[in-house]
Amino acid sequence: MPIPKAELHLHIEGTLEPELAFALAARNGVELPYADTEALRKAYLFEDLQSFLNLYYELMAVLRTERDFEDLANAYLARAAAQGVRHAEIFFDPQAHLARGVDMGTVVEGLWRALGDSETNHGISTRLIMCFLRDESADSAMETLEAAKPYLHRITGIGLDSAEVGHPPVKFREVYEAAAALGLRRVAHAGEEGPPAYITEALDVLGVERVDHGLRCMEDADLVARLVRDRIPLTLCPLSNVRLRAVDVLAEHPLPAMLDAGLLCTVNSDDPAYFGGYVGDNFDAVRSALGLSVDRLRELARNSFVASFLEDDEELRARYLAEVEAYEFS
Ligand code: HPA
Ligand SMILES: [Zn+2]
Repeated sequence: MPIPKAELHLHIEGTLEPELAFALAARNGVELPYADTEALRKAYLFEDLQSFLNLYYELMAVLRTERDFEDLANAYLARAAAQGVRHAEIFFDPQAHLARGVDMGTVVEGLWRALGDSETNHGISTRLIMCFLRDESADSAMETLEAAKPYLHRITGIGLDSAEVGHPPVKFREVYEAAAALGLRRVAHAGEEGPPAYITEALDVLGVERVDHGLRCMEDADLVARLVRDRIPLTLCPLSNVRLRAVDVLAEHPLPAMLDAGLLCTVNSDDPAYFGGYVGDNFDAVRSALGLSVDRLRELARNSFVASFLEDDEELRARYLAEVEAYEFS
């Protein structure tokens, strides 16, 4: 059994495997512009973040009903459980669905049909994080927060994703303030393709408690010192970084240097159906490509629970942390 871990950077729409995409397309009478799963898989060669996002948004056309979102989430949870995931904080992109005429209730209640029973069915505790698309307007983000108000009992926090460069965190100051006033936790993608200044701005202006990716912090020594001092977690996604060309090859990933610097790093899968693996695959890949010791792997697993939003259930967090310490590597 793989080491117990939490997954903190996972876009549920990015878990849509080609087989499920075609099954849902058939169920909903949606035409996909690919002959079959093999032809679709051939499209999974990305130049950068935007070239991935184009396909990611295109394939979402098959997600229409509560049952579709339920099936999507159950498929992810089953795969994650097999790779040692015990807790998952799951992103979703409501604007991408609202724009297609799928309402907030369908998305949230559909996901909840899987998440509500996940501890029983998959042995995974879950939280939901609603992301705003940063290449959409600030007004659109605020309208989305408004549309989510009837569902806030299901939503733990907010995030910020999609095309990063040219859409700095400050654009979303007001909606983050409004979300904080509603008691929502705050994270944001920053420093994936965007500069280190976006990470600083996400901390200063948006008040984020955790940074998604944060890879480019390594270009700013003062920022690294601050992230270490304030124990700000980073949710790294190594296989994603290779597929979207944020790093050339996995062997050159800065994860070891980041751990050596004392950063609170976690390893996650981002969009596992597109990037060649789930979170356990990411652990295995960094272990072999970067030669991480078992102590480092245990540290990554421990960090995932430390960085999780389990403040509402410290007993559960303590149980997971004890499982990490008791784990014996083979
Ligand atoms: O890796 C990502 N980066 C930004 N936005 C995203 N939306 C889904 N995946 C990603
Ligand atoms: Zn992401």
